[in-house]
Amino acid sequence: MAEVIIVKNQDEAGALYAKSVADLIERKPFAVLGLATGSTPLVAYEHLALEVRDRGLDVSHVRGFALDEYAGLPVEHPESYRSVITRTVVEPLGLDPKHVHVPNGALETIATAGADYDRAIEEAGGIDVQILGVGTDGHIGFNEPGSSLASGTRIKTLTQQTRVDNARFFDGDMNQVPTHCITQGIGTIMKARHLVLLAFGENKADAVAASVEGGVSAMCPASALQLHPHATFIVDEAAASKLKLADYYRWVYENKPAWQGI
Ligand SMILES: N[C@@H]1[C@@H](O)[C@H](O)[C@@H](COP(=O)(O)O)O[C@@H]1O
Repeated sequence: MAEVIIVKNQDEAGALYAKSVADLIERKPFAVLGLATGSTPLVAYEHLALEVRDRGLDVSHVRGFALDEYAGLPVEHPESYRSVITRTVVEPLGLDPKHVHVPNGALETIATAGADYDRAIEEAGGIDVQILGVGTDGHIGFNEPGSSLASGTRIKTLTQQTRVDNARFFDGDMNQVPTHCITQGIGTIMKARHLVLLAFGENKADAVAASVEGGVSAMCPASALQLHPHATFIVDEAAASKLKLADYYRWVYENKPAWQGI
């Protein structure tokens, strides 16, 4: 069973992630972080930046790999995931930009960019901790429902729903949202040694319930986390509202030995 931690608010979630990652960097200066975009992880990066500052951590050797990128969107575009990761992770944490990778969405090379990316992750020693958000339809990265649970990084077509959801970053106009993307596959994500999925708010409640307590199915990509040996869901009360075993998860967490971490 994946671990489910039900928190009071987003700050508590961000602090749990930040402590875990800061501890990792302390014992492993060459840590490899899996990074995600979306609004959900922002609070986690903010808390991590504070931990890094307060503990005086040296992050000059930390490597990062983002989950995904839009296809055909110039990297200089403010909403390219390269730009978003630079703004929300690289700069606030003070990471070395040359150690932080984002899949290459350039159309000319996209056919081979996925395999190159998976190789780069392997050469870096694999991802230590991958942060994840979840789409309202259960997607992780940009692996939409129906994606192979064994997939590697590759080009994918975005669903209309995801384009509607993401139109808010493109002047509210879904026609400006690219139709395609390159995303780490579910198989790639599953190779990370620790997966931390964050979800906040009522509109994530169905996706969280399906991911944690539904059957493992390509129709809900995040349900693949049930097969991972170290997956942690950190959710607020609203996102947890449809979990049948919520009281049990609370009981387990309250009785967890303090030294265990997440
Ligand atoms: N590719 C990203 C996902 O990685 C993210 O999890 C999802 C949810 O975004 P948010 O966290 O803003 O709800 O949005 C996008 O589709």
